Amino acid sequence: MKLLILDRDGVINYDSDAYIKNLDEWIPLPGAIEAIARLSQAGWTVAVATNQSGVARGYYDLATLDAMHARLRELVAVQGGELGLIVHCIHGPDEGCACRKPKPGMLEQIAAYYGEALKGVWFVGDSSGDLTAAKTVDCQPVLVKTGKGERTLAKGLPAGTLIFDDLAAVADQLLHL
Ligand SMILES: O=P(O)(O)OC[C@@H](O)[C@H]1O[C@@H](OP(=O)(O)O)[C@@H](O)[C@@H](O)[C@@H]1O
Ligand SMILES: [Mg+2]
Ligand SMILES: [Zn+2]
Repeated sequence: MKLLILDRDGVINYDSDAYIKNLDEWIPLPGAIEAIARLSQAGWTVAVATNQSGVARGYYDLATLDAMHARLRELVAVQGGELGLIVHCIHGPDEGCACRKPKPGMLEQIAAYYGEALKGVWFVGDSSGDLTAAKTVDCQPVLVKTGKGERTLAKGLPAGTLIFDDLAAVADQLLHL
């Protein structure tokens, strides 16, 4: 299976240090929806692993989060693609859950869902926690410079991290364009 796993905020949609708190604030990054559609049309399964501590913090509820993900799916479908499994961690940083990145729990959930091994699977993120989660389970860490990516780059990256300008460039690489 051609499996690709994406972080959400800062990779698929604009991120904000004030969190993405409602549907109006959830705005796709240029080329991101089309990138997912292009990949899925080429036989890739595109899944999402996203930290959403804003739920635990009381900034938005699960229904709002689900509405954002319904919108994401709808936009990809309009472009002729299909988005795969979306896994979220709605816990706060102090709850000690197994799913919050940099822990790899969400990546392992996705792998189990599809019955796939994680070794070498590209995990595309904008934050150091994304890259750490990837390394922990032998995924290929991939940084995009959108969202917090430039800040993450400035802090230094795990060995072997691939770097792209944005998700569209990741798709071009995987589609050998
Ligand atoms: O990039 P993904 O994982 O899709 O989602 C990140 C968001 O959940 C939020 O994660 C927060 O980190 P804390 O959860 O407060 O440490 C902050 O970085 C926010 O700016 C950001 O919007
Ligand atoms: Mg992110
Ligand atoms: Zn969690």
